[in-house]
Amino acid sequence: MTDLALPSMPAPVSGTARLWAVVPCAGVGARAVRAAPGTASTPLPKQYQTVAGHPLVLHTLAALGAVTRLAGTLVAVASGDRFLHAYPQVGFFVVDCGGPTRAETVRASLDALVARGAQPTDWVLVHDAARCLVQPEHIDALIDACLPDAVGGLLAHKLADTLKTASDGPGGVRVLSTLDRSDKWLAQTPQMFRIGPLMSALDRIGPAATDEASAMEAMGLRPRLVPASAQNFKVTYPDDFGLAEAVLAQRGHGGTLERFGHRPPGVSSSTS
Ligand SMILES: Nc1ccn([C@@H]2O[C@H](COP(=O)(O)OP(=O)(O)OP(=O)(O)O)[C@@H](O)[C@H]2O)c(=O)n1
Ligand SMILES: C[C@](O)(CO)[C@H](O)COP(=O)(O)O
Repeated sequence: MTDLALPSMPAPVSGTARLWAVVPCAGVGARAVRAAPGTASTPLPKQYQTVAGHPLVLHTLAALGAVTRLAGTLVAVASGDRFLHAYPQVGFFVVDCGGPTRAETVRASLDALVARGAQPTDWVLVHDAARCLVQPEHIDALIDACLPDAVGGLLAHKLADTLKTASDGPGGVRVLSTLDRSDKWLAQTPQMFRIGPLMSALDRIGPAATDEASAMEAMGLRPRLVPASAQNFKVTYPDDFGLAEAVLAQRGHGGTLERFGHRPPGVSSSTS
């Protein structure tokens, strides 16, 4: 396991829980590939594809970097992945502790944080590398809501569409039923919990858990939902890159990323 740009970890203020971010960045992005039938392409994982002139994950890290209450951000990449080593000057550290599933990547990241001085009573905000449109003000809202909370919580978006169950058969995919959507939310990230309880919850639920909240729920706890925005979607399918690009363009994004020393091709260092 190698570290990149490991900063000196800030010492805890006596009696004060610190806040850390963990960014699972070890997926392959299989659903993001629009491969022609019969082709065997091995494209760059989605988190490293260029969106609005920069690798997607750098937009994610810029948003986290704007949250001043975070003591540090650990980016968990796959074994041998050196992509982020091209950005040694930035304010995060990279550990190649990626596992076969997202839950395993997150669990290993928590061990890596603790090995570097984080306390089980500290908070961790787990945020998908692939959610590059998260906004610092939503992360701050999550922190404000969770700090006084006994359990923790997550950003989420109330379902806007009518929700169907379906099954696939000889006549194609057909509706089985329409569900009551009044109590349905889409889970997003960051998801913020205390490190120690989250470790225990992930150990209990196992590697198939798709988010941290479900692990806490399996412990009988009820994480808090903090409303965010539909814009905080996870880049998952091929069309999502264009959507992300459009949102970033509308926000006039790019300037925040100048501090990573990274510019779109053809843009000189004197321009922003
Ligand atoms: N073994 C894994 C799988 C996923 N992730 C990360 O978890 C986040 C959310 O997962 P998802 O969108 O499902 O990413 P992928 O697993 O890469 O996508 P796919 O399922 O389409 O292959 C991503 O930032 C991804 O890099 C990870 O760190 N380790
Ligand atoms: C954590 C998550 O982004 C919340 O919506 C989601 O569960 C990740 O799921 P995936 O199956 O790894 O895409």
